Amino acid sequence: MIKINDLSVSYQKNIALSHISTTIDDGDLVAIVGPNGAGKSTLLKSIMQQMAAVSGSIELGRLSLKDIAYLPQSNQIDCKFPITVTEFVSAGAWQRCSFWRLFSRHEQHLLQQALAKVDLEKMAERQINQLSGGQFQRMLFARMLLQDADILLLDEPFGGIDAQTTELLMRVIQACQQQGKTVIAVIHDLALVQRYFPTTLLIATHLIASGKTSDVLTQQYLLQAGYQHFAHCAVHNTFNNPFHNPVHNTADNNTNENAVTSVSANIKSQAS
Ligand SMILES: Nc1ncnc2c1ncn2[C@@H]1O[C@H](COP(=O)(O)OP(=O)(O)OP(=O)(O)O)[C@@H](O)[C@H]1O
Repeated sequence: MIKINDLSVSYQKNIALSHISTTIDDGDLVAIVGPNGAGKSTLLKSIMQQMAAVSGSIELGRLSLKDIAYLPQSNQIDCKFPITVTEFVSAGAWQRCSFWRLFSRHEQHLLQQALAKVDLEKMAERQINQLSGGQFQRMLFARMLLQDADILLLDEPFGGIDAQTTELLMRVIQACQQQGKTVIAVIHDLALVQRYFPTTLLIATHLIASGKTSDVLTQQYLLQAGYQHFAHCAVHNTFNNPFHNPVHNTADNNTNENAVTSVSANIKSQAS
């Protein structure tokens, strides 16, 4: 269990997180949601101990930092470094293998498995600066899979990638959760959140709501968070991709989808 106790974090005088308290259960699949500047990345960085708390604390229970795999936003990664996909992904095994030692046959096997899961086997020898955005993101996932950590922290893992790659990576995430890993992801696409994430943490510097996604993604909490972007999407019905569309999807009509659909309907009725 990850326990966040009254956490406040700031950049000099700029308060990024204020008095956040919540718990994340082992094996949960959690979306962190909030508008730009809400403190989502700061929260992940705080769990990674990359940011010092002004006050409060984060407890990892029986786990420690070495049990966490952190996937930062891809624009924060130097993709000009002259290495191949295989070399980049191999770094995921650093805790098990010495830097200078050759990979064991077992590690080679795990590496191939990780590449296969994200459909990158054919690109194994390509330089990383020759990858498209979606291929680069798949490579980051392969490295994370090889690390085999208990907790996965993903910062906007689907930023700028197409629906097909998003679907592939979402299945990878679900498989990780089924293996018992805890997955915490910053997600901007609320349709994706309500469809795939059972638990949501909604923040806007403060904690707005946390818990079951259908209880958190309500009109009241979203407006409280200042979620203008979501309101805009709902009013203009831009959730029109079949993969991302909760409103038009009748085949998979679960309670989470009903919650966002009703928010969408409420906002629409206010606008008309
Ligand atoms: N290095 C920094 N120095 C000063 N302020 C910062 C720094 N990084 C972030 N901030 C500020 O801290 C607040 C939280 O930033 P953070 O990146 O955590 O938000 P976010 O919710 O991840 O935003 P986004 O959705 O835009 O990625 C913002 O007001 C931001 O401007």
